[in-house]
Amino acid sequence: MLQPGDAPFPVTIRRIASAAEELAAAGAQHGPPVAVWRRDDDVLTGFGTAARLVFAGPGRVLDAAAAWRRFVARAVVDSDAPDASPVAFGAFAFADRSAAQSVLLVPRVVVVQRGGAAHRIDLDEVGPVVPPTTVPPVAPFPPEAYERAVDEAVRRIRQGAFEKVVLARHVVLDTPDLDLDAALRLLEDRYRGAWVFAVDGVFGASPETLATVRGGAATSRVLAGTAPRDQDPTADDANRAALLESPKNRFEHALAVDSLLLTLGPATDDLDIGRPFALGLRNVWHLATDATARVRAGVGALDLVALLHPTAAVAGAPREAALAAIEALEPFDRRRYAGPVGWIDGRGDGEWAIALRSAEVEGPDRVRAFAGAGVVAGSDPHQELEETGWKLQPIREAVAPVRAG
Ligand SMILES: C=C(O[C@@H]1C=C(C(=O)O)C=C[C@H]1O)C(=O)O
Repeated sequence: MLQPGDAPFPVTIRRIASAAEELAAAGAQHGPPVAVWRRDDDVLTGFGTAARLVFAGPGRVLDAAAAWRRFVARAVVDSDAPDASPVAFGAFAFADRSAAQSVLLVPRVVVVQRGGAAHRIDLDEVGPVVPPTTVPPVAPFPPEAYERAVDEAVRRIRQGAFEKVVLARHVVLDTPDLDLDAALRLLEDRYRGAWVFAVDGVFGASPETLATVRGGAATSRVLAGTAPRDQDPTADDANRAALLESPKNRFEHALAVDSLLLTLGPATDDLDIGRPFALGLRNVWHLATDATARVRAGVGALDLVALLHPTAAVAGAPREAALAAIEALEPFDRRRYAGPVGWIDGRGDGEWAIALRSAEVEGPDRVRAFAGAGVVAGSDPHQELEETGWKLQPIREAVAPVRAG
C-alpha cells in the first residue's frame, strides 16, 4: 500500500543462509532484477519497486541525498543483521541540463551478499514511484564528426581556453532479444575488479570508483591516460611501460588527480593520494591513482559524489571551461553515461562508480553505448577516436550473441 509522504513504513531485514534461494524466490515474486551492483563476490540485487525518486538540474545529487535522508527517517526497521539498513540504487545524468532522469530506486527486495555473509531487505511499495519519461533521441555524432571535434578542442586548448576536455561519442548496437542477465554475467567474468552494474536501464562494467564510504572511511580511484592491450606479452608490456612514461598521459592523469585533491581535500580528513600505477583491464591499460580519506560525521557517500562529479577524468579541467567546451563540441545528451551510478544505505555508506564502459537500453532490441577520451594539447584526433573504440569493447562483447563452442 502506498504511504503518504511523511508516514512511517516497515522495513524487515533478515540474515539469510542461501542467497541463491532468496534470489530465486524474489525473482519468482517480482520478476527480473530492477538493479544489480556487483564487484567480484560482493553483490546487491534489487527486485520490484518500492519507490522511484527522480531529480534533475544542478542540485540533483544533493537533492537525492536529502530525499534519501527523509526516506530513511520514515523507515521503521526490524532487523536481525546488526550492520544492515535500507538500500537505494542510483543513476544520475552527467549534465546539469540533461533531459535524462536522475533516479534513486528503492527496490521491494534487496539481497545483499557481502564478505561471505548475506541478508535480505524487504519493504512494501511506499512510493512515490515516478514513471520514466521519454527523452528526445540522442543526436547522431559519427566518427568523422568526433575527429573534427577533437581537432577543434586541441585548437582551443593550444589557444589557452582550458587544459583538458573529455569528448565522447556513441554507437547503437542491435541486440535482438537482449538478455541483460547474460550480458552482466559476461562482464563479471571478463572484467573482474570492475563495478558491474545495471540500474534503471543503464548498465556496464566501470573500472573507475567515484567514491565509496564505509564506516567513515572513503576511497576513490582516478583513471586517466589509456593505452591498448596486446596479445603478445612483450608488446603488451611495452604498451604498459610507454603509458607510464608518456608525458601526454601523465599530464592528463595529473589534472584528474589534482581535481580529486581540490574537491575531496577540504571535505575530508587524512586524505592520502597514492602513486600512479598501470591498471590492466582486458581491453586497455589505464593510469590509475587510489585515494583514501576519513569523512566527517554526517557526511555520506552521496555528499562526496555531489562534490566529485564531474571529475576531470570525464569532463576535463578546469571544470567549468571543460563543461562549456563539451556543450559546444559534443552535440548530444550524454544522459547517464559518465554520471554517478551506485548505491547508498540508511547510514550514508555506499559505493559509487562513474558510469563508463556503459550503455543505455533503448528498447528490447537495441542499446546505445558511449565512450570518451581525454583531449589535451598533444592529442591526435585519430588516436582519440581509436581509444574510444577500445573503450566500447566491453559493451560490444557483453551484447554480442553467445556463440556455440
Ligand atoms: C571517458 C571514458 O574514460 C575515462 C577517460 C580516460 C582517458 O581519457 O584516458 C580513462 C579512463 C576514464 O576516466 C570512457 O570510458 O568513456
